[in-house]
Amino acid sequence: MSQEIVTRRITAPDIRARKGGEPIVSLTAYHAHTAAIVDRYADFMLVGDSLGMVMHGMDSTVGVTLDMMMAHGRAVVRGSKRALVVVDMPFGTYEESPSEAFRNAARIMKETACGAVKLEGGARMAETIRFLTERGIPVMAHIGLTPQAVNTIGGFKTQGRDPAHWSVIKADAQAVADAGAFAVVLEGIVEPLAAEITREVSIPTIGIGASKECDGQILVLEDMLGLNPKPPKFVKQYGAVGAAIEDAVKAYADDVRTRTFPTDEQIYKLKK
Ligand SMILES: Nc1nc(=O)c2c([nH]1)NC[C@@H]1CN(c3ccc(C(=O)N[C@@H](CCC(=O)O)C(=O)O)cc3)CN21
Ligand SMILES: CC(C)C(=O)C(=O)O
Ligand SMILES: [Mg+2]
Repeated sequence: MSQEIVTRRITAPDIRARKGGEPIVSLTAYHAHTAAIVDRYADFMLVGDSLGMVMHGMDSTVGVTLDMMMAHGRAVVRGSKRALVVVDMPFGTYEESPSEAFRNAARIMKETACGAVKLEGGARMAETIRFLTERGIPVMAHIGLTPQAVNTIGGFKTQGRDPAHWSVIKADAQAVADAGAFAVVLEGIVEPLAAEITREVSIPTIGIGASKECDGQILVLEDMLGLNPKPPKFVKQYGAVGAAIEDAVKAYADDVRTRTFPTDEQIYKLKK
């Protein structure tokens, strides 16, 4: 009898069950080959709408479309087998009504085969989070610095620097947890606030620029790899991939110009 090792995908309930346990590891992934690497180490991968800025050169995430998210979502699902894949709902596809949010989230799930969606907003999105989760769509919430609101906030600004604003952000965290979100991203908030929220809510908090007090961490892959020439302050550099690409491209250009590439090893020969 042959023994087959079945690797089952990590699910949204698996992530939820990690509250208060071993830290949850996550990174963004936007394409198949990088997803295959991240898949071996991360608990979940986010196909984030930051892909509009990272992959497509946009100034913000506001212009990202559902088709862009689904194209990259399919690539990441195809390139991975173990980690949960979460796809960001882009600006304008979920805010108007719970039913419109459901229609677009269902399209994302059906057309990418991802395991969950993420949307930005706290108390104001609670009704929508409940509507989706009650109908079979796991939702990750995202509060604090919500980049899709860049035009009303007036920039990518750290939240909760003034403790007078903490109660609103705490209420957002409580509201998304009560509504059924399986986890919540805390972005760009001060450490003591992240610590209090993590202590108070029943679901895992995933921090980005929100200190080590969270139940897990996420970073944009290209930022931590050293591909982004101007990364936010909360990014730690784990690689120098930008410099590695530059060295390789320069060496190739030199080889072509000096006719050093291709050599006999890289060419096709006539049949004998
Ligand atoms: N490549 C990339 N990485 C990200 O983390 C990311 C994106 N893109 N796009 C969507 C949002 C936007 N994000 C950002 C972008 C810039 C700052 C930033 O420059 N922050 C200032 C702090 C501002 C303050 O102190 O209030 C910094 O100096 O880090 C923060 C978050 C996070 N997300
Ligand atoms: C920064 C993470 C949390 C995100 O939402 C994104 O990459 O779009
Ligand atoms: Mg996002």
